[in-house]
Amino acid sequence: MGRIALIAANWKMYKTPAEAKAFTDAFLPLVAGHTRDQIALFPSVTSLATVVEAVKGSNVAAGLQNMHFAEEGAYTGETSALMLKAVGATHTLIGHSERRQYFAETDEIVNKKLHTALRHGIVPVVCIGEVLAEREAGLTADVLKTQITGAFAGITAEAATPIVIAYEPVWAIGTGKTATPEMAVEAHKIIRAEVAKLLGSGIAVNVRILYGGSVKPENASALLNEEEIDGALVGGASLKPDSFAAIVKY
Ligand SMILES: O=C(CO)COP(=O)(O)O
Repeated sequence: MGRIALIAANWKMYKTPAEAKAFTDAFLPLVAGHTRDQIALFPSVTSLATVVEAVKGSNVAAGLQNMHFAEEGAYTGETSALMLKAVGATHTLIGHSERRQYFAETDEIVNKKLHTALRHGIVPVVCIGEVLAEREAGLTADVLKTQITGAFAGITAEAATPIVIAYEPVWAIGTGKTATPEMAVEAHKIIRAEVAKLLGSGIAVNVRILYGGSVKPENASALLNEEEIDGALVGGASLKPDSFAAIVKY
C-alpha cells in the first residue's frame, strides 16, 4: 500500500535526561541504517532537548507526549508548539488515553491541539481507543467514530496530510493484554472508513494508523505485518533499547 510505518516510543513519565541519553547511546547503533520504517521517541519534557540533540543527523525523530493548543499564555505547567519547535522536535502525541483519563482531555481539546500542531508544521499523532466497558457493550465502532469526528472537526483535506492516528484500546495499555491482529485490523478499518467519510479517500488511503497497547518484541511482527497496521506506539517495551530495537526490526 506504500504507507511507511512509524514505530514510536512513548516513554510516559519515565527517564531523566541522563537515562534518556543512555538509551539513545545504546539504541541508535542498533537501528543505524534502518530505513524501512520511521522511528520516533517521545520523552518527557525535561528530556526532550537531550533526545533531540542525541538523535540529530540520525534516522530517529523526537517529539512531545502532549502540547497545549494556545500559542502562549498563562497556562502553568504546559508546553507550547513554539517551545517544541524551538528545541528542534518535530512530533507530538495528542489525546493519549492517559491524558483523557487523568487530565480530563476531551475530543474538543484534542481538536484544538490538532489544529495548533498542523498550523505549526508539527507531525501530530492523534490517539484514540475504547475502554473495556465500551468494547464489551459493543460500542467500539461508535466510540472510534465519535473520537475521530471530534478530533478532526474543521480540519481540511489539504491540511490533513501530516496526521498520524494511533489506535490504542485502553484495556490493552500496560495490561499485557494485546488486541489480536484481527481486532486491531477491524478497528483500523473502521477508523480509515471514517477518515474517508470526513476527508476523502485520498487522505484515508495514505493516513498512517498505528496500533498501541502492550506491543512487545514477541507480538510486534504479527501485528505489524498486517497491511492495515502502519506502525506501533509502544509504552513499556520502548524503555529498553534492545526491546524497542527488536520491535523496530519486527
Ligand atoms: O500507551 C501506550 C503507548 O502510548 C501503550 O503502552 P504499553 O505498551 O505499555 O501498553
